[in-house]
Amino acid sequence: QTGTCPLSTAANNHKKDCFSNRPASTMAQTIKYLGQEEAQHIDEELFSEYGFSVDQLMELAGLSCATAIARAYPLTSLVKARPSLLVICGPGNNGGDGLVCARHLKLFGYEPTILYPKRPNKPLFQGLTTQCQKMEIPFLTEMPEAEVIDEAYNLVIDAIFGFSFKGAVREPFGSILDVLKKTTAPIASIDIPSGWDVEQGSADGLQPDMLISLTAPKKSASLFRGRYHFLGGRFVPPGLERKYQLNLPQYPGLDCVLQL
Ligand SMILES: NC(=O)C1=CN([C@@H]2O[C@H](COP(=O)(O)OP(=O)(O)OC[C@H]3O[C@@H](n4cnc5c(N)ncnc54)[C@H](O)[C@@H]3O)[C@@H](O)[C@H]2O)[C@@H](O)CC1
Ligand SMILES: [K+]
Repeated sequence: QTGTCPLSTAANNHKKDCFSNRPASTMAQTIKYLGQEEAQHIDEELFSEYGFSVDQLMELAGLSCATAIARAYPLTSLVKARPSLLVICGPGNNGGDGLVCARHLKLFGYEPTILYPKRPNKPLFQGLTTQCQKMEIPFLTEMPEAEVIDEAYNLVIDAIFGFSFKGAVREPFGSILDVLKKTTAPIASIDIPSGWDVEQGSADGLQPDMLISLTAPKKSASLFRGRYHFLGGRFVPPGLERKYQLNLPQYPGLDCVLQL
């Protein structure tokens, strides 16, 4: 054993646990990393068996993302004169999380700008878009060049694809990801670094500085090499956690996020 941590022979991320008041039995468990199908099953069950609605969980997921981002990149730490952020939203629920996250970040004092090139024709996404517009968040009509992003934004929030991404990236998102690979501005990815295979990752893909895993990390998160890995989505009922043996760590106090 090393240091003062009685559990340091277990996974090294348990070191932090030694400073919490959790019972040793829960500290020894390792959080589960989900496969793609498993993540989709959990998602479906939350709606069918557990009675949640999509907009409910999306609000909690997006709020978790905004909270984690504000923890990792506090307003006082930003390098640009303005607290500018670029939020890129994809065509599914990961994009919806991005819209919610942008709205909360605006309320937290940041200045988000949104790129939302493929908008589903559904009331949920139309509502989220209207809410952002009414929050006076600007929308871009096209993806800026990499140099422009580096000049203008402190951080890029990647809400393009989540756990339903499959196959080769289709346009316009292929070109958008190519630009993101050239940027030096840090990237915070929601749930999965976009373009990564949900289980296998991507050797030549995005290398985000931050990953916010929602509900539980997906298998590819074990390949994440950035500085900040947070867990968000503090809404999992105990029966669902038991069924899938998620072994979720205990969120500290009243927080909706946890740094892994
Ligand atoms: N179960 C959960 O814990 C929750 C999940 N949420 C979010 O929902 C996400 C999953 O959402 P969805 O199932 O809608 O899926 P995604 O948002 O992962 O992506 C689906 C969309 O991407 C498109 N797409 C897939 N592969 C593509 C490719 N190769 N090229 C171009 N387009 C492609 C699909 O046509 C579809 O429009 C999660 O990752 C998470 O961010 C949250 O909103 C709520 C809670
Ligand atoms: K993403």
